[in-house]
Amino acid sequence: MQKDELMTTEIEWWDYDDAAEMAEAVAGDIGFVIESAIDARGAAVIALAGGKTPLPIYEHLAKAKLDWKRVTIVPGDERIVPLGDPLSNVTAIGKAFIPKGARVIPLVSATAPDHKAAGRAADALLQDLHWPLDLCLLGVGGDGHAASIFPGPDYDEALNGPRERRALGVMPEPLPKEAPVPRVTLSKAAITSARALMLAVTGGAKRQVIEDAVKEGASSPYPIGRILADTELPVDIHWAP
Ligand SMILES: O=C(O)[C@H](O)[C@@H](O)[C@H](O)[C@H](O)COP(=O)(O)O
Repeated sequence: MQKDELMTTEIEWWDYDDAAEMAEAVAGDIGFVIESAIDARGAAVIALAGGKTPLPIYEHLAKAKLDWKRVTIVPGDERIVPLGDPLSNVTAIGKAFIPKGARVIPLVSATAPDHKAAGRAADALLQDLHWPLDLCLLGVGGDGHAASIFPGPDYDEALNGPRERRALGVMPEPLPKEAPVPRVTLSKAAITSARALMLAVTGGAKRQVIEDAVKEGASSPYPIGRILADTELPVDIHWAP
């Protein structure tokens, strides 16, 4: 593992030889954040990324000896699909952490009539948690999206909505190939308010997108650029080929 030159003072890249090495290191970092929050406050509330890249991280993290019943986990975003669906982020996260005793909260319930209503319901549910989040782990798509903040009709609301709006429904345009469904996502404000923000990504193409996004800053066409431009705390970007 090698720590790169800072691109800005706020962003640190952590490079690993492979995804397995990254998974172990990121799981260690998340475990440390959880422990510190439990020490400080008796509980931890974290948002974990959907998608496939972080699954090996979750496998490692679930083996950590933590006081799991004090840990609340929400997905940073959710595809609007039934629980148990292969696209369901909370289903994958729940498989790893429910057996440990963590509280894993679905963002989407079966009853929401449309993505806007689903977003409002998720936002109401999140009001009951302790804020800000102790940690938000993000993945990044090859198109530069993070959580489910995508270009489309809901883009401005996701980026620039009222600070107290923590989640909203989105209809990406175009719908992403790997999961072509409407979503519920944490807002940029909810993500950037987290006490710790980490990205975990693999592959040269995503690295290039993130490097471009960081250079472009607040005028970036990439959602991840808009998010990173708005964080006040240092961000760790974990990367493996
Ligand atoms: O639910 C989602 O779609 C995500 O949370 C999303 O932001 C994800 O992190 C990226 O799409 C990368 O996904 P992969 O890790 O599968 O490439």
